[in-house]
Amino acid sequence: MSSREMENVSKSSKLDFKDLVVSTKSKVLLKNVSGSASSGDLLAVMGPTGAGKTTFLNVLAGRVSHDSGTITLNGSPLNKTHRRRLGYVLQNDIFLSNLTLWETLYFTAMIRIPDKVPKQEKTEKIYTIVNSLGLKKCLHTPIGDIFSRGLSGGEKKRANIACELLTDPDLLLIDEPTSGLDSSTAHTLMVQLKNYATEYNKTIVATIHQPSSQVFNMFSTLLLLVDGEVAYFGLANMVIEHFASLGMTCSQHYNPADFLLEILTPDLNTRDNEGDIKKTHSLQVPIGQLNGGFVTESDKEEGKGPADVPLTLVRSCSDVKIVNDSYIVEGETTRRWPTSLWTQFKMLNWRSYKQSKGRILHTFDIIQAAFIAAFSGILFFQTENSVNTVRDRSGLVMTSLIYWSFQMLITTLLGFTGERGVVSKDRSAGAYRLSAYYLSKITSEMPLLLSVPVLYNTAVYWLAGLGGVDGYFVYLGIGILHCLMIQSLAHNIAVLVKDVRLSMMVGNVIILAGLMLGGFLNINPPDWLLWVKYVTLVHYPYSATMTYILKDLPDVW
Ligand SMILES: Nc1ncnc2c1ncn2[C@@H]1O[C@H](COP(=O)(O)OP(=O)(O)OP(=O)(O)O)[C@@H](O)[C@H]1O
Repeated sequence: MSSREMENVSKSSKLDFKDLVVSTKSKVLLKNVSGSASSGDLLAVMGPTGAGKTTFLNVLAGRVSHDSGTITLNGSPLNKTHRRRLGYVLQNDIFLSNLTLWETLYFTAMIRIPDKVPKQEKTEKIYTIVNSLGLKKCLHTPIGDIFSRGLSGGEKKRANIACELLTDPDLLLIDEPTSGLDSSTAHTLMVQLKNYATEYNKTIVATIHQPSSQVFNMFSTLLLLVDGEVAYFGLANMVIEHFASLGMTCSQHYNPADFLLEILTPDLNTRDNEGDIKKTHSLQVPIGQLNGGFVTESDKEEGKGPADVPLTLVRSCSDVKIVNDSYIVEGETTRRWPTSLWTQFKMLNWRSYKQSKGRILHTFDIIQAAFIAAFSGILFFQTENSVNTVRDRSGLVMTSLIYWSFQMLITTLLGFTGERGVVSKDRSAGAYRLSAYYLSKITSEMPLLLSVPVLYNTAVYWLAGLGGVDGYFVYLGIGILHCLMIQSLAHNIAVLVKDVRLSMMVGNVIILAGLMLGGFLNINPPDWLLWVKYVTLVHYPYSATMTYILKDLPDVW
């Protein structure tokens, strides 16, 4: 990442975390984790699986609250304003699957880089980052998901990093940047991240599983966690020496990362007296007593060991020349959102339309609607307008209402579920207001959601000969209102019920109960349930449509 214009050199800063404790009801996830990272550093967090690495990053990012301990930036507690200058690349790559990589980056740039930055500068920034992360060849590839192929795992990981780099964060947290990458790509990526940290004076904290020796040698500082406890914190290039001083020697030419993980990974073959698996390590020293490391070269020369030196890094920040204070200027840091409500609404509308188009106007759904419309047309073709056909026409209207009730419910619920993770990620990054998202969701999806029902109702109305032109508009209008009611019911269910299967179940029960108690399938419900029909979503559309269709048959009434 050598392009001068790509990032701005950040002000020097020092992040300290001291005695962090995180626990759940049943388990302590982090136990007195302490350390620090200065701008320009690449702090690697290593440890066996389940050691608490992700929990630690979540705490720094403010996504998980800590029971005790402090996190400070240049001595003052890390607050929301500081966290706005923080980028967090999650372990899972959460994206909207139908957007291309370019569209994803474009959206991020437009919504997370302040409005005052010209559009051209934002797009140039995208190209610079894409080039430096080797993503140029897949710029117009859809992100994809388990149903439709798109970016590879490694490309998604780099896309995730690219999105965060766009915002030019001072502190970048990355969970497993190299997972899913081949060793050469992993090495290149780590070189890029290291250069980014040193050239632009950024602080990078990355959890990493099994780095190669070359990658390991790039780390400035190392935090080793085991079962939530610090096994080592200090300069990465002194960890081997430190463990050697404790009697654990790494052979020459052996990957230091492998050596560390081997001695720190619990030996699951050990069983206690009852025969249950016991968690033990092949360490000769309890984890708590391993804590700390040599901090600087001079400490080492002075013969200071882990117990003698405070857990601070002595990298001098004052020698870093500050070009400018990145995109954030005085006053900007206190603003809640990087962009205006209008920009948020416009961009969310754009993204939602792109994501939802393929899902809502799916070929199968169109074929299904065409088939049902054709079948209804054949069955009820030019039904005579007489008392004898009232039941037929009532059946046709009811079939349409039932069909669109379930269709709208499923389409809306699935749309919400697919986006929940992305919205939660965006909102954690402080990207936009929830109101902007909700408004844009409704306005972008409405034309898509209504287009097929409009065509369906048009075909059915004229094929079945339900009336004239005025009746057609009434029929269509009621159909549209019914779809909108179901859409808002689905929105409410989706907000209240996170589990998609449960939300479908709740929606199905509400609609079916509405059909049974709507006052036309069962006309003699128990007295105490008579009121329910007035709150069902099908009672009014059905009654209104039938009233209009049968208005010329006074005998019916
Ligand atoms: N909400 C929770 N309730 C109970 N236990 C939890 C919770 N969240 C995490 N854990 C447990 O805390 C431990 C640390 O989890 P964490 O995800 O931080 O580990 P990790 O070091 O990042 O693991 P990996 O390398 O496999 O990603 C794990 O044993 C996990 O099962």
